[in-house]
Parts: sequence; structure tokens; C-alpha cells
Amino acid sequence: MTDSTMRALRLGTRRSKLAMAQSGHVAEAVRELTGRPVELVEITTYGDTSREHLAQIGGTGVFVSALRDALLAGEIDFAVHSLKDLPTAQPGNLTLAAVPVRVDPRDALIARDGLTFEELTADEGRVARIGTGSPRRMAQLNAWARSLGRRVETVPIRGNIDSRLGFVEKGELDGIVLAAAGLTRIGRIDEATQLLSPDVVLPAPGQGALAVECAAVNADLAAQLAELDDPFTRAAVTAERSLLAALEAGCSAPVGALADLRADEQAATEMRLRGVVGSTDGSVLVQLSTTGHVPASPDDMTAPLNMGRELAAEMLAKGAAGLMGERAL
Ligand SMILES: NCc1[nH]cc(CCC(=O)O)c1CC(=O)O
Repeated sequence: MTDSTMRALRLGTRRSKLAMAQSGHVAEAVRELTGRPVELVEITTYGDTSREHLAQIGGTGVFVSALRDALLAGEIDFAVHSLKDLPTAQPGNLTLAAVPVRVDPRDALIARDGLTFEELTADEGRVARIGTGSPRRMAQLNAWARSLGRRVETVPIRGNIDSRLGFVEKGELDGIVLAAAGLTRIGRIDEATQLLSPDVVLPAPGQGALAVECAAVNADLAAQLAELDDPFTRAAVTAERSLLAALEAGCSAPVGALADLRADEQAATEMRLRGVVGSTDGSVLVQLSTTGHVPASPDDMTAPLNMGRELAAEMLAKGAAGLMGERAL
């Protein structure tokens, strides 16, 4: 056996607890798959050090560019990203080798005293303050409160998951909204007081899914990593991200999307794609859905790509374009 097949594979990862948890899981799977040792290489990204609000720094790619630079420089062999943080345009010199099976894509509310959103907003004398810096979450939470005939105040916060949970623990906010997937991965999903139904709050495109990426020149490794791919998840996130791209939106835009795969016993055949764009105050929501076929082969993503584009065109025709410029305060 040659040196290059036995040396440890280097997995580049951000240092946050969430990133380390995600990378740790994938590292274990790659060890089993390849029989090779995998070592974690910590990389600091601009998104980790900047104190600016995500919506202000533009969102797109702030967490991934340093990892990608390290891949292209050959400093690491592969990287694991939260798929929802990946820009929709895939660079030609990098391969999205695997999209492993997705975990719960929903958003979660973590509120004081174990309260649900309905309970939190029921107190007419006091407007509940909910922390989120995401225009997508703001738009849908405000619209939800309006539909209940109530109001919430959304408060822009950022920071890692532990520090965001701290706002509720210290009583500074009535609640915060985070991805259930992130809470699960750092072992704190028990603190969620309500999982938000996608009928009310659509998650970010790709939420709950991971992306395993390597340099395109590393075709042998890409082929091995492809064993970790889940074709259903890949089709779903492809449709969601196609919608996002066609709306010309980045990850900080007020866009939610979720594709479900309607599986019968043997094979999934039908996919539903739902999308939403809203004004951050929740006064306008453009929410539409479509259905299409699950691709017969994971190598042919034409159908999900078209679904996303077609739904985006319908949403734009219904006024989505005017909502895309919205940014969080
Ligand atoms: N934008 C930050 C981010 N990127 C990925 C996750 C965790 C969930 C996931 O993997 O989708 C989070 C935190 C959050 O939105 O609560």
C-alpha cells in the first residue's frame, strides 16, 4: 500500500461546537467507509470572527470561504458545511461529493417557562420579544402573530447556539428561534419548547442537511465520499436551492423552502416543494407550492432544478421580487 492511501485524511472544520459535532459524525462515517484515519483540521472563517449581523455582511458564504480556500490550497482533503450556509452557485473546482441524509429541517422555538408561540403571544399587555437575526424567520414569525391577531417583537441577535440560548436563560428575551438540527447536533434539542410546523414557518433552503465537499481534482476521494450521499436529500435540497438561486437570493434573504419526498414502500416517486418570501414585518407573504417527480437517478437533477425555477417564476409573478431587497436591521 502506498503512502498516500494510508496517510490520514484531513477534514477541515470550523471550531464552533456545532461544526465540530457535524465534522465528528462525518469523520466517523468516512473512517468506516475508507478504513483510513481521519484527522480534524480547525479553520477560522470570517463568519466566526465578525461581530456584524449576518444580514449586513451579506450572509452568503461567510462561513465557507476559508474552508474552500484550504481545500483548493491542498491543506485539507475534504470539508463539511451546513448546507444552508453554502452559496447556491457551485464552483467548478470544488465537488459537492455527498449530501448525507438530512435530519429534522424544522425551526425550533426555545421560550421561557416552556411556552409555545401561541402562549407567548397570548399576553395582550406585553409584546413578546423573540430573538432572531434572520429576515426569513422575522417575516414568518410576524405573519404568524398577525394571523393570531397578535404582535411579536423580533430582536436581531447572532452568535453561536450556546450564546443565543443564553438570552433566554438570562431572561433578556422571551424566546429565540433556532434550527432544530443545530440543537440536536450540540445535544440541546430537549430545550426546544415547540417545533415549528413548516405549514407556518418554512425552514431555510437546505436546513438540516450537510454538504461534504472536496477539490474537483480529487476525483478518487469524491467517488469514495459519494457513498455517504442520500439521493432523496440531494434531490430535495437541489429543488430548494434552485428556488433560492432563481429568486436571486442569498442565505440572508427572507426566503424559506422545503421539499418533502412522498415515499411509498419501495420508492419515492413524488416530491412537493413549498416556498415563501415575505416582508420582514410579516404584512406580506408570498407562499406557493408545486409537485414533481423524484429523479430516477441521483446523477440527473434536472427535475428538481426545474421545480425550483418554475416555483420561483410563479412567486416572482405574485410579487416576490419586491420583497427580496429586505434586510434585517
Ligand atoms: N446560519 C447559521 C446556521 N447554519 C446551520 C445551522 C444549524 C442547522 C442546520 O444544519 O441547518 C445554523 C444555526 C441556526 O440557524 O439555528
